[in-house]
Amino acid sequence: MNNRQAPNNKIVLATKNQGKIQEFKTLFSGLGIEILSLKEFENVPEIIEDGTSFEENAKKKAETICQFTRLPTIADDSGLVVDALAGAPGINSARYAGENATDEQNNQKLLHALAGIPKEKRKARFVAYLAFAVPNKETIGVEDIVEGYILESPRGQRGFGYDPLFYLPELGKTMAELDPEIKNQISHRGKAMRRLFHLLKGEWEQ
Ligand SMILES: O=c1nc[nH]c2c1ncn2[C@H]1C[C@H](O)[C@@H](COP(=O)(O)OP(=O)(O)OP(=O)(O)O)O1
Ligand SMILES: [Mg+2]
Repeated sequence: MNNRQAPNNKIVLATKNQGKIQEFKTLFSGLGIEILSLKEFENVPEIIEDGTSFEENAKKKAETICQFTRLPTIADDSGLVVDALAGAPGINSARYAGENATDEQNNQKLLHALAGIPKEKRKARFVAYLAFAVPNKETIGVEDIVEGYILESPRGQRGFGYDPLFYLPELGKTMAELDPEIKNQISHRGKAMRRLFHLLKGEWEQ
């Protein structure tokens, strides 16, 4: 049996973010793999996201939780990169308005930071780095992005995080106005997960 095969078809998702958990459950549905999030474990070690890149933080999350659970573990480190803000909030997206900031507070801070900046200069991208850690193996990772613009006020009720401010010109909608399946088709996270499936497919089929 290959080391990266999922024992008992369980994979741990190293996050407590309910929005991410929901999206990953949809991405894995029908594959016969059970996704366990950190909500299903007790005494989970605290992970300080002190890396200097999405990759470093994702690998730290995946490896810490893999050591703790001894199960194959996926971690997602993601965020919003805004050109007019020199790449901010970037890897600090979750903590943009403070350590325990709500999505609402982060969105407000983003709107203030971009006040007065015209539409064509509000270009941004979501980035997701997914790290996959297995006991005694080198961690692998993939990254993907989706490009859009930051609106001047929120639109839509779905999704999470910065979704209500993130406008997709091709669709004429914000991320928060998309059906969850459509978001997974076009999102940074959905695209990165399909890359990871592709990478692992060969190994799981051996
Ligand atoms: O599809 C998305 N739609 C909207 N916003 C998003 C998305 N993807 C990431 N984001 C934002 C939310 C959060 O402000 C930050 C992720 O921060 P990040 O540290 O990776 O996640 P987190 O702290 O919420 O959960 P955890 O670290 O336990 O996985 O980027
Ligand atoms: Mg985080």
